[in-house]
Amino acid sequence: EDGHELWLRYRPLSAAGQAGLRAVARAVVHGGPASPTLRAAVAELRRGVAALAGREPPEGRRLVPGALVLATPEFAPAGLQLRWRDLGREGYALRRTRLQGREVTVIAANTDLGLLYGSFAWLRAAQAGAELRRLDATSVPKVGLRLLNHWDNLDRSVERGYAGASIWDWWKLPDITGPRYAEYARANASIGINGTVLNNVNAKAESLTAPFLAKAAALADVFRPYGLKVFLSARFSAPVELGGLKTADPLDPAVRAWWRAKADEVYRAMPDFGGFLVKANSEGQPGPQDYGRTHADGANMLAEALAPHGGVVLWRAFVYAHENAGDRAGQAYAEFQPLDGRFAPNVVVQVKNGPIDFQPREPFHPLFGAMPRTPLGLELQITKEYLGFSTHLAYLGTLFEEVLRADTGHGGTVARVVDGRLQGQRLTAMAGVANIGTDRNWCGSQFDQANWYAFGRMAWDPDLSARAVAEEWAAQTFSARRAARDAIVELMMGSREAVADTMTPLGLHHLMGSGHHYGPAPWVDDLERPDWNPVYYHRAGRDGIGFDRSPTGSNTVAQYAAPVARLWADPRTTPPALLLWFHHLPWDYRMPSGRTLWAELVARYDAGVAAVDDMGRRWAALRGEVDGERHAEVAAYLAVQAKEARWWRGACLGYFQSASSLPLPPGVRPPEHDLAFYKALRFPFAPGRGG
Ligand SMILES: CO[C@H]1[C@H](O)[C@@H](O)[C@H](O)O[C@@H]1C(=O)O
Repeated sequence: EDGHELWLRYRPLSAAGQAGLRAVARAVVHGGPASPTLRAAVAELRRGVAALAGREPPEGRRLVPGALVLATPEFAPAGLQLRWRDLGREGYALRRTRLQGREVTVIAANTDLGLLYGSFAWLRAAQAGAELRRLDATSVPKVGLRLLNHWDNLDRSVERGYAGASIWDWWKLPDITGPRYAEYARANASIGINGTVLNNVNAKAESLTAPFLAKAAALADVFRPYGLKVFLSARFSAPVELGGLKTADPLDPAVRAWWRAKADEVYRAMPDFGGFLVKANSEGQPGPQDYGRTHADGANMLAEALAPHGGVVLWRAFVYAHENAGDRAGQAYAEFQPLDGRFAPNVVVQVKNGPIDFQPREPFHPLFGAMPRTPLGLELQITKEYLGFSTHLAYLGTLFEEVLRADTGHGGTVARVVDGRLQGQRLTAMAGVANIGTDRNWCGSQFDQANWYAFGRMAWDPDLSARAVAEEWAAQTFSARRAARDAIVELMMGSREAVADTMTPLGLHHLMGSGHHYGPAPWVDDLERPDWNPVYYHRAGRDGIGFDRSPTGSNTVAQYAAPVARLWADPRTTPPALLLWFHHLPWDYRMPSGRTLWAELVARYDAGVAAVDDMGRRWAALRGEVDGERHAEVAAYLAVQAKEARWWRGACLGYFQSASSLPLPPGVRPPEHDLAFYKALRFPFAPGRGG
């Protein structure tokens, strides 16, 4: 099979499945003349049915029995009863019904984009083995802006990218666009992603110059039929770097005028441009605080420039600075929460998942629920910077589900804050840092495709379960056979926990080597910034281990709503999975399991190794169910993961033993090597941050 097909493989169904599908897809009927978006929907249905059922349905205008009918209010076959208003701008209805005496399937939407989304949904249902003769479903996205964030540099390196070079071939753009961009847009449309930020948040001003805007516009032209809008990361100091101004002070009239003119220029190139994403006053990026102004001052200036064109500002809340030596985890809340209500209406504050930084496990961010008068977007990381890059298998659907379902204590879950329902926000956003590159398999490994997929599906509907999404993906990507699909899903469902246990169990975080963020380095204590050192985070010593964020420590726990803060302030009521994120505890602390903390920590590292070994065995058993090429590729990665899980265990147990001076609990297998071995490990395949 071709590695380019992602989950859109449309492998032939069983004979019975084919017969069933043919009967409900005898023709694709629409109103025409077709827009490019409607053309894409029709083409997708015909291509999908042709591949799945072995016969391509003709396209037509007549309502034949067994037709698939693409209906909009302008082309609604007589007799069709629908509450169009419920479908909004992007939603769709799939309905099997009798129209003019004929049994047909209606895919209905208010817009052609809704029809495209509905067509993909119908094809998904066909592959999931749904009862296509009894379809009656409506789906409307719960989140408005469903965005990929590419951390792609203009030299085609990708910050934290593990799938080859950037797919944006800036050199050849705008003249050469090639088929890959359309494939990319099609894949995004298939899971409901409707916007993409092309360039790294560590932005170069150059990306806003006329030549680059022309290149971005060429991509926007390719993406447009698929409903995918282009956004750009903007460098805050661009007025100085590009405009020759003395300052980028957001309250300076000349600076404001520069941004207004720049926005006008961007919209001349791309009339449907989405807006700017901004990383400001974070990790050395310029921002309004350089001029004594606030994040709101900075965001509102850009918002004012974009507003006449309908654009939005996505202003990131991922901020930390070394002056804040106390507790990095608390800085975003401290800077942003007091600004609630001060942002312009077309600003979304984009909050990273995890108060620290995309760790294998963190509590949800305390800003969710705490800024009721500000649209808060959720930023997830699809690329696995801290979860083993593309070499380790970790399905992130379960991580996404965990954060979305977390109860903020402000009257609803993170999902209800993000979809705007809890606090009545109309501007809503979810962003995923992309894991896409030039690798033949797009994402660096087969299973990393599932994380792109899961992000899109869960941004459309944050209430989808990780399991349901894994089932869809596995059926489309690997096998429709029930037993094989279930085995793959089981493997996926446990995989993120396995990685958390392998690297940072019990709420430990940021034990990865600095720079690469891949292998273990709990011993590092000599980097220029305290909060780049793993020792800053684990604080292991003879007295115990963990970061005390309770009232006896940094008290960052107080940033959470009272019901949550109360629970997490006390180690007895803190879930074991978050224990050492909030508490510094003695090694002989008694865990709910009855073990001491030390014994529990050892047990978790053992569990991590065992789980990874188990994944390897389960995958081996699927030989024959999956094509040989992909089976071998995944097996090779799992072997690397098994080796590295042992490295993690050995490095962490060895180091924590030296810090605690404790012997290993009885019966525990000692690490394979002494600490010096692990300290000397290099990770040659681990790219750094890129330029
Ligand atoms: C884009 O920079 C990244 C940086 O590479 C990464 O290590 C950290 O996760 O977060 C930064 C951010 O999110 O801004």
